[in-house]
Amino acid sequence: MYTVTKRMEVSAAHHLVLDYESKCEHLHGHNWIIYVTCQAEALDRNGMVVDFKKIKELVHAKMDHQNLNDVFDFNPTAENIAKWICDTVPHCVKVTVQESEGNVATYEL
Ligand SMILES: Nc1nc2c(c(=O)[nH]1)N=C([C@H](O)[C@H](O)COP(=O)(O)OP(=O)(O)OP(=O)(O)O)CN2
Repeated sequence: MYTVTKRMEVSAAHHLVLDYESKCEHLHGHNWIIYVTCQAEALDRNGMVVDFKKIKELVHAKMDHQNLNDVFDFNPTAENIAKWICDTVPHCVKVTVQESEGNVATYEL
């Protein structure tokens, strides 16, 4: 089994829709640090699981310098973002989304 992991940073704004009072209901921004892990039993004809560049492009095209509430049809929590990335990137098996030093969410198959 081959495994690759791409680390990238995404700058974006969001607010959360919650059923309790929270400062996160107000528009704010993060420099998310995101790790995307992909696996394959066999490499493609270029000798890759997935091109690191393609992984970043897929995530950045949707999220970077965006208001995530405008581009997603779900509440943009770190958990939901991690799931969306895993569903979007080919061969993805695990995504870790770090909002800040102490706040990290992981989705994996
Ligand atoms: N499970 C989740 N909890 C929270 C999420 C999330 O995506 N998943 N997101 C937020 C907000 O985006 C908010 O920006 C973070 O709030 P908070 O935890 O208060 O973050 P701080 O960096 O201020 O944390 P401190 O430890 O208080 O410094 C909230 N929760």
